[in-house]
Amino acid sequence: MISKTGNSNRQNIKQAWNKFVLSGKIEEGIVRHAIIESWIRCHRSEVNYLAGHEQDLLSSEEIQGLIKEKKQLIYIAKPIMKTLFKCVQGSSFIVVLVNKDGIVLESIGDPDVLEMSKTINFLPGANWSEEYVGTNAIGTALVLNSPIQVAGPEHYCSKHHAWTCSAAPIHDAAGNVIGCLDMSGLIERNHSNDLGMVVAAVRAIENQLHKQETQEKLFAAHKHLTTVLSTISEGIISIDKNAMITHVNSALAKIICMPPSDIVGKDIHHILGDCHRIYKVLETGESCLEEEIVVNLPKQQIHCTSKAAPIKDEFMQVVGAVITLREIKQVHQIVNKMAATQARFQFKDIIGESNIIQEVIKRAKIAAQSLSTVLLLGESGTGKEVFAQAIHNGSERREGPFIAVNCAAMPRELIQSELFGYCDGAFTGAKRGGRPGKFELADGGTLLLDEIGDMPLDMQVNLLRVLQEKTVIRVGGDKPTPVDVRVIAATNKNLSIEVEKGTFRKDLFYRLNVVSIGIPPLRERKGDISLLVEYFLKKMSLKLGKEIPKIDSLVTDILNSYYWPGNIRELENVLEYAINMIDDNIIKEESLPVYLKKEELRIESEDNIMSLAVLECNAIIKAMKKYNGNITKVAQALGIARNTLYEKIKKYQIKN
Ligand SMILES: Nc1ncnc2c1ncn2[C@@H]1O[C@H](COP(=O)(O)OP(=O)(O)OP(=O)(O)O)[C@@H](O)[C@H]1O
Repeated sequence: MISKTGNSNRQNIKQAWNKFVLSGKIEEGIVRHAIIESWIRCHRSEVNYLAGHEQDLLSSEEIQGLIKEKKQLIYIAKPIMKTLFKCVQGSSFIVVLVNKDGIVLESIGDPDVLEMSKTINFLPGANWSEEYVGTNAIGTALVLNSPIQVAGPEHYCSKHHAWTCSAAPIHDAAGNVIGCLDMSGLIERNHSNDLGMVVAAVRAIENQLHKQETQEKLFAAHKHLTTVLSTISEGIISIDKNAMITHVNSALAKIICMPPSDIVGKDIHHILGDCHRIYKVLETGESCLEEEIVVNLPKQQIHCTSKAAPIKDEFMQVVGAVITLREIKQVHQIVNKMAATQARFQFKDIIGESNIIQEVIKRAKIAAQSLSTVLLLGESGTGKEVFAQAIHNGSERREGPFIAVNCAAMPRELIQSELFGYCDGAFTGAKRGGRPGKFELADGGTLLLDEIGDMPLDMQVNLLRVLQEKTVIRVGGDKPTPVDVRVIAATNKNLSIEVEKGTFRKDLFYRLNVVSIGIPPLRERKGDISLLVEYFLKKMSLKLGKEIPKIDSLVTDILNSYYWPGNIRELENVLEYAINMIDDNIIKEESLPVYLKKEELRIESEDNIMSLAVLECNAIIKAMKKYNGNITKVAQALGIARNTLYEKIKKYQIKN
């Protein structure tokens, strides 16, 4: 800070000023260094020492423009200027706020001084920079970026010699000069406290400004955070160290069907019930792992996964926690995507123009609209799963999960837990926290129970219970969880016969057989073979990056006359085999698997009397398909020894 000028040497300073403005010479040791330097700058800038630059005031529009620009500064500075002025009121003072260029924005003063200030253009819109009006507290403080008092003849312009001014620059939080505050009065008054008062006022203005900037930054950060939180599909709850809810995102409000205003301010246990895990997070400062919980709300129960992480301050003290909740339905959609069981097929993807398949599609479309259980009947490879997917996608549940379970492929001892899930500690090796079963995973969507005819008898009763009660009880648990699942069952067995044999429960059969749809075997819709061939060849060529191959007419005949025990899946396999065999992009007879080349093996129809060899070969092929090439099972089914079966497979060149 530059020191104040005493009154005693004012005469000497006046003389020094005279000498400087007339001759440019400096009287050593009389005038403060900062003032001399300012005079030199003014001299170089050719400031008129008698009058200062003749200055035009800015127009009122221009002033309004500047005021608008510095709205925030003025808003904060004005009350402080008033307080400052009150301290000197009645002593002929004026308090002035200027922008960083020295242009007066606001002034408050005693009426007599305000009147006098007009004579020196000390008014809003006037430029009080050094280069305009010479050395003065405002202009010089702005050049020096430091508070300064300029008294009487220290002013470069003689017109200002009757005044003493004290000014200090105002900075923003980054340290940039954004303006200057000045207090001026006639020289004969006591000015010993002026500069200190101005500096204090400027500090107050700066503090307010910084506080406001911090508040704005905090507000922007808060806005940013709440916007981010609102886009997250997981429910998020933040709590303070006393477990009081301080914030929830919109997803949370949606999950628990309550407006945020009903949640914020409550203790977390009002929402989540048993919260010992969360209290532990607050106590220990350690996150807890994801766990399944049931949130009991007044009108419903919500099944969620939840985890919690502590919030710590800069001293690593726990000040709260963030809890995330995800509805199991949502988790299932993710699991579902990961498990790639998403239903891909729609009715429009089902290839086939024959009347018979079109009739089936029509029935399936009607079934899709209903809520009933659907039973799909058809030989292996006819497209039962394709139809199940199309029904799901054609129903109102299309946004929900589609889960397919092959009842024949599941180990007997796992069926129960796979379908209904299990609780924590249900059996040795059970996953911590338990695991939902396929029914829970399919909640809100469709569950395909494929090969239902192979479900063990003792399991069938449990399935019936779930279908009737629409709740599942996990293995090791006793609490029923409601599930909203549309079941589609599929089988290649004749369930009526299985019921008669006593291997399938009658009551379950009736429960499943509400809407049954028979999918015809390929040999009953041979008209669709060419369409299917075209579709598969195109699909495979695209996948292999090859040209779509042409088909020899003999091959077309063979494909059209074959019995197709493995249906569409077999046709698909045959074409894949062929496409890999060709080298000139034409599928010829030799590109087909050996068993198809045998003319006599292909023909089996009502009108044809077939040789026993043909019947035998077809029976073996069928059995091989059915039992996935399991020689023991095929031999058993055909009632022949395994060795005999091997011989016949060799004889007819049947591929597995
Ligand atoms: N109409 C169709 N259009 C296109 N591809 C089909 C069609 N029907 C079936 N497919 C294809 O045929 C194959 C067998 O279909 P899918 O698995 O649905 O038969 P499935 O009757 O469920 O067989 P399984 O009883 O052995 O489980 C699949 O690769 C499927 O993509």
